[in-house]
This record gives sequence, C-alpha cells and structure tokens, in this order.
Amino acid sequence: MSDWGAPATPAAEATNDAWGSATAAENGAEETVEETTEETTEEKGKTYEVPTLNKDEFLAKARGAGWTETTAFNYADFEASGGNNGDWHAISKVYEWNDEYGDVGPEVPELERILFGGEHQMRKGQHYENIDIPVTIEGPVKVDPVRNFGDAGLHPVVLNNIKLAGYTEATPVQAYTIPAVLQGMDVVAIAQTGTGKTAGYMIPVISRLMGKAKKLAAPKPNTFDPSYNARFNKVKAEPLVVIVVPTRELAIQIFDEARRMCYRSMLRPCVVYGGLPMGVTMDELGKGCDILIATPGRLCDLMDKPHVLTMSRVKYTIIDEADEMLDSDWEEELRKIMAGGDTNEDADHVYMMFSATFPKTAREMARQYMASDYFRVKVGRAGQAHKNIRQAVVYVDQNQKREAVFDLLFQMEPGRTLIFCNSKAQVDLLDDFLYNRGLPTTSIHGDRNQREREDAFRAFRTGKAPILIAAGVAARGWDVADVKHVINYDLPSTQYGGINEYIHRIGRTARIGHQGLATSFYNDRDEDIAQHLVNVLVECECEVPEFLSHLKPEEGAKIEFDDDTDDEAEEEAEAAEGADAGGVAVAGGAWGAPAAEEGADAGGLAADTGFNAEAAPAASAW
Ligand SMILES: Nc1ncnc2c1ncn2[C@@H]1O[C@H](COP(=O)(O)OP(=O)(O)OP(=O)(O)O)[C@@H](O)[C@H]1O
Repeated sequence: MSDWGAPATPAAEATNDAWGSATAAENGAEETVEETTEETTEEKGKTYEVPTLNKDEFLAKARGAGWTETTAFNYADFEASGGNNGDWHAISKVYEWNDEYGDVGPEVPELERILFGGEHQMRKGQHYENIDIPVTIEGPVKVDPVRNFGDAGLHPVVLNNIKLAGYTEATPVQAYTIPAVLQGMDVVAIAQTGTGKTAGYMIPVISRLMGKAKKLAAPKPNTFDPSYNARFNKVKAEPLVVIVVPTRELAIQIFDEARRMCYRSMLRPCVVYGGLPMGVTMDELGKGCDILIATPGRLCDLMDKPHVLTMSRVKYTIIDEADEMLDSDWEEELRKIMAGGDTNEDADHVYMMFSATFPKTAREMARQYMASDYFRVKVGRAGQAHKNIRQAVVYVDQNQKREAVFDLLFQMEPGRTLIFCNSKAQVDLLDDFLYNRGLPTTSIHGDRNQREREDAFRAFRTGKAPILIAAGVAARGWDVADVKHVINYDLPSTQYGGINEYIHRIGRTARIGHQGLATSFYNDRDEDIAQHLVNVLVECECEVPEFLSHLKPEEGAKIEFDDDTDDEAEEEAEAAEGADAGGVAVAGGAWGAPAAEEGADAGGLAADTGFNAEAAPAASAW
C-alpha cells in the first residue's frame, strides 16, 4: 500500500492525480485523470480564482477540509516571561550518572518513556526497500558490512538503546559506518536524506567510549549528592566527542539522538547553539559534558573561554551536513574547530564527515582535514533523491503563487506540510496570508529569536501547527515524523543553493522508508535549475511536466549530472591523467587517498562484495 497521502475530496483526487501518476492508478480514478491532466499538467500559468470569503468563512472552509484550529503565538505570555520562558530544549532531561552505579546505570522508566516512547519518534516505513540501494566503497580500506546490530560487537547498553529506539536492522550507510568507526577509522559517508546517518556515527562512537568512559572522561559532579549545588559545583566541559552542525534545530535533534544512545551510560550529552542564553549554556556545560553537539559560531565562542570548555580530551570530531559546513561561509570556524584551540591532536583522534550531498568544492576541502586512509562510503549517487519521494513540478506564475499554494493545501488530505520560500520576508508574508485564511501555520527563519524558533519548531513537530513555512537553508537535516508534503513555493535557484538545496528540502518528507510528496512551483525565473531538476525527476522515475519535457534526456541515454555533485567523469579523467604521468594518481578518487603504489592499477579501491555493495570503478571519485 502506498502512503503518499490520499486526496481529501473527489476534486482533490483529480488534481492530485495530475501531479504524479501513482495515485491515479492506485485509486483507479481514470475518468477524473483524463479530465484534469490537460487542465493542470499541460497548462502554463493558470490563473487562480480569488475566493471571496470573510474570515469566518475561511476558518469554516479550513475546518471543513480537516485542518486543525489555528493557534496564535502567545506574545503576551512570551513578553511576560521576558522573552524567555525557560523552556529551552537544551535543558531537556538526560541520564544523570550517580557515582554509586557500577559500569552500567539502572533503568529510569520515566526517562525511558520520554526518550523512546514519544509518539513523534519515527518508525521505519513500509517502503524501506527503496532506500536499500547500492553502496560504493572507495579508498584503500575495506570493512565487512554489518546488517544486524547484534553482530556488530556493540556494547550491550547501546544495543539495548537501539532496541528501545525501534531500530531493527542497520540501514545501508550504518552497515558500513558502524564497523568502520568501531575499527577507529576516519570516515566520510554520503547517503540519501532520511537514511539514518546520525545513528550511523552516534551508535559506534558511544559504543566505543562506553567501556572506557571512566578512564577517558573528565570528572563530573555527582548531581545525586545532597550537597551538590549547581552554581558552586560547576566543572569545565571536557568533551570526548564534538559534533558540529550548521543549524540550531539540527543541533537539538542530534542532541535527542545522543540522549537516547547515552541512556544508562556514564556519558553525558550537551547541546550549545547560538541564541541560547549564555547562562543556560554555562549551567549545562558546568554539569559536565562528554558528547557536545554544537553550531559552529557558539562552539568557537566557547573555545575562547578555556575555563568553560576545553577540547583537549576530544577523541571524535564529527561534521554533519559536511558540505554545508565546508562552504566558505564557515571556513574560518571550521578551521578553528578542526585544528585550532587546544584540540587533542593524538594520532587516535578520529574525524568524520556526513552528508546527503557533497559537491566537488566540498570534497576538495574535506581532503585537507582527513587522514590519508580514511574510509569512504557512498550510498547511491551523491546528491541523489530516492524513489519514496514523489516529486511534482507545477507551472505557477509569480503573482499566482499565493492562491496556488492555498488551493494546493485543500487538494491534499491535511497533514504535516513544509513550505519553503527563498526569502525571510516571503516567509512572513505567506504565513500571514495563510493564517488569515484560517490555516494552522507557523513559520521559522533566521531573523526570529531563538525562543520563537523553538516554539515554532515544537508546534510543527507536535502537530499543533501542521503547516510550517521556512526559509530554505534552515531545514537541512530536520527529521520530523510524518511530513506528508514539501512545497517549494520558491525553487532554490543557484543563488539559494540550487539542486543540492532542492534535494535537502524535499528530503524532509519520505524518511526511513515512508513515502511523501514534494510539489515545486516553477516559472520562467527558475530556468537555471530546470535541467538539474529534470535530471533528478528522470532518475527518480517521476513525471516530467510538459513545459520541461524538451530537457528530458533521450530515451535510454545516460543522465549527465553536470551539477558538480558527483563529478565523477572529470575527476576520473584527472586521476587517469595522473596515473599516465607516472602513477601519481590519487587512489580511490579525489579524496586524498594515498597515491601511486595503491593507486592506478589497483585503483586503491576496496571493492566491497558485502550486501548491495558495488566495486567502485578504478580511480573513480565521488
Ligand atoms: N536502523 C534504523 N531503523 C529504523 N529507523 C532508523 C534507523 N536509523 C535511523 N532511524 C530513524 O530514521 C530517521 C532519519 O534518520 P536521520 O535523521 O539520521 O537521517 P539522515 O540520513 O541524517 O537524513 P538527512 O540527510 O536529512 O539529515 C530518524 O527518525 C531515525 O530515528
């Protein structure tokens, strides 16, 4: 059965069918499809009727269609609390260690319910086979993939936490990263959105540290001691693991995964991000911190306060959404984090990078930081979407977008919907527009203060405001259960991140084996992304609309992904050239793997024959 999200009404069914094709067939709505296909798919620049309803009628229309009540942001409460109601996610409960425990702490049922019992925690969907796609291993090192967590040699507490989280088998990326990290390798991993990359590093890192926490970790105050005083018993944070992510919401989300995997362990996770009051940050770090999740700006600030944070014990540095982090905007911070301060430079310091996209510029930067023999795993093509997302592209003139999105929201069964705009001003305008028409919206962008951001995100997550309007870049990595529909109100043109941004945006739906719909409004302003978009549609077997059909590759022809995401051809040629010129080719591609001797002939590539693994072509790159 498909969970694309059934249309609410017969009219909706008609338009819905016209976007893709799957629903039409599934619902057997042949007649309606014929009628509407011409009207909507082929039509360019449809003019939408402006409904002449008053506020109450709009509200009634929204309720009638099944959308929930609108909830206004309570500015009175917000201001009464001084713009800080103290409800920061960063102070969410973590497992607190008592010095009297042995190697493993006892169960705390109440905390267990909070960490693992949440109705909003995602469970694997029914279309998991679509993300179980070929894996390429590059580089001189090889690992045997581990599909069953039980076979991976993980610490029993971590194994139990995996079970509590409802993870029954490792995803393809996890199957490789878990053994690689357990063997102490530097790792670069690229896999589609929503395929479990976070657990791909969290599980093995925590498992590895579990038995050694007593030896490696800095002393922490015993918060169970009756004489403990949070103000006077502060310690310096000396993390063993630092995870750096580009956005605050993502930091919070990864903190939650760390809270789950650290349950019943001595390891204490903390999260720090811009916008969080410094007092809260200091208090949390002051209780001790073994796993630190941070946004780069706040981390760099704290690195300048050696009485608060020292990096001297760090054993693992992990860069999530690595290509975004390697973007030049973050270069200075990243350099400081990777090499600066008092970072532990031991030979056993492990570096890791994870993302769904990895353009060439990012690959070049990454090479500067990683050990020469790092493990490289790629699931599918870097920058590839997956087939659980049904992508539709609709032609909408700029001045028709507001009515078009309103119309669209009534064509689907109400469900969590994420709408992306390219500018903060547009986010605000659209939020007001839809809210005034009775729809339960909220919005988020970089100019909002942290309190508003956390409230908006929470309202979306819990379903209180199921329509979230966001400025694009904010949404990388977000993992919200049951997002049925992503709408690109504005497509991300090159200036806004282009096709890579598109892949990340649509990846907010159809996660971990679920299905979802992504609708994009296209018009003449979007021509710069058109070819990339068509390539992605064709690759994922989604319908290419009539107005873009001239860009479709010839039947059976290889799709040319000249978007720099996976520039294999060029780098392959470079590597081959190097080989001809005396074996100075970079073995295993452009990732800075060892040259010459492992290179050229052997390709330096560990051709993995494990499940679904494909031998990478000699000297190929990502
Ligand atoms: N082995 C597993 N089995 C079932 N669910 C899993 C497994 N591993 C992770 N998940 C769940 O899958 C969801 C997606 O994981 P995650 O957010 O790590 O994806 P991601 O690959 O980092 O995506 P993105 O590229 O968008 O950041 C999460 O809700 C997570 O709890």
